[in-house]
Amino acid sequence: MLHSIELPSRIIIGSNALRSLRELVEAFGARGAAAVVITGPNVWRKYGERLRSVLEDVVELEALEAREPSVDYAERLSSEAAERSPRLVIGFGGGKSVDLAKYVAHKLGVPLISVPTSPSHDGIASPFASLRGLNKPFSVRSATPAAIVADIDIIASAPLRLIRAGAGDLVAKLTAIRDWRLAHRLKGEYYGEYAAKLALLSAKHVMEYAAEIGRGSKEAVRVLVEGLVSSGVAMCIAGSTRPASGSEHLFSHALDLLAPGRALHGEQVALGTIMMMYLHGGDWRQVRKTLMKLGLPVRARDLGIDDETVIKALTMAHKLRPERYTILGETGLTWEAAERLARVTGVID
Ligand SMILES: NC(=O)C1=CN([C@@H]2O[C@H](COP(=O)(O)OP(=O)(O)OC[C@H]3O[C@@H](n4cnc5c(N)ncnc54)[C@H](OP(=O)(O)O)[C@@H]3O)[C@@H](O)[C@H]2O)C=CC1
Ligand SMILES: O=C(CO)COP(=O)(O)O
Ligand SMILES: [Zn+2]
Repeated sequence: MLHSIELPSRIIIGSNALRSLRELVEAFGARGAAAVVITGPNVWRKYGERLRSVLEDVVELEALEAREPSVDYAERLSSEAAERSPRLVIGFGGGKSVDLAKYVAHKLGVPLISVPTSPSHDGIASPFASLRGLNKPFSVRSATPAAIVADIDIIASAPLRLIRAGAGDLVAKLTAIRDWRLAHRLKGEYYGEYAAKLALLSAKHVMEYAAEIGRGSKEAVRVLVEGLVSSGVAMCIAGSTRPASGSEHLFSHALDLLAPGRALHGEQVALGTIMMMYLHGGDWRQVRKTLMKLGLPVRARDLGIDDETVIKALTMAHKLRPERYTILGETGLTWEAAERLARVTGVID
């Protein structure tokens, strides 16, 4: 069977990396053309002028507001963007802005440059977008970023909670790849060992620097961003989010349905990782300790999520993506088993 891989052609990470955008835009043949930047109001207020000055005299820049991460809104943005006939799309912001930009670039068939300003999850570097209104609580295939520009000065200025959440999304790879291997052995699902190892490496990389990342130092944020990018590359190589998303993500997606907006994606998957590692028979205590070092909550109530919601999410998680086999099996957990799991691991008390 043929396996085709599409990867970003340029990844620029470092202090003041934003200035490289000028040269990058020229390399994409966009000099003198129109470009659309999709960005949120806070980010644009804080860094819009800087972006404009970097691209001054290079492109005709039009900023469109990333208001909400929904398909309807992404469609609206696509129509607005199409009127400008842009040569490229720039996603400048957190996950919401980058996901909307992926959709718009995909729809218009133009290259996407991902310029993340927050390291809250690995979607900043993956070809998958998570948008409401698709009847799917998980991400779907969209544009692969043609390039990623990760300016560490900007990303390190994001709220600490977003930084810690990004590390949580990487720790989650510990159980995601266990689930993938299990599905391979039990169900004969395609398993890409290289992609799995790369995703695992991104988890181990941030775990080694857990305390520093938890404090949000610039050096540690760079480690985190490198991990997020390599997890994104692992998804590009696999051609799916399989190396990055297993039962711990299903738990988080269930929480999003039951208690939307309560906690961040990375915080939720981190809690899920403790519990799924227990089910896998791995060292869940070590996972818990690492999350504490990262400054991530290890109890649901610290995220404002009550016990019943946790148990319900655990019992419904297996139904959300039936084609993706995980440790939760085909029938999932009973209420009693779910309650026991959450109590034993200290997620509820
Ligand atoms: N594609 C994928 O694989 C995945 C996608 N997601 C999606 O990603 C989104 C969540 O991403 P997330 O980044 O957490 O949230 P947002 O993109 O909503 O960003 C959160 C907040 O942080 C602000 N912000 C971002 N960067 C900075 C900065 N440097 N300084 C100050 N403020 C900043 C944003 O401002 P502003 O208002 O200007 O944007 C926003 O108010 C959701 O839509 C979720 O569904 C989640 C998991 C995986
Ligand atoms: O969050 C992701 C990877 O970290 C994407 O996973 P999903 O495909 O489950 O949305
Ligand atoms: Zn994730």
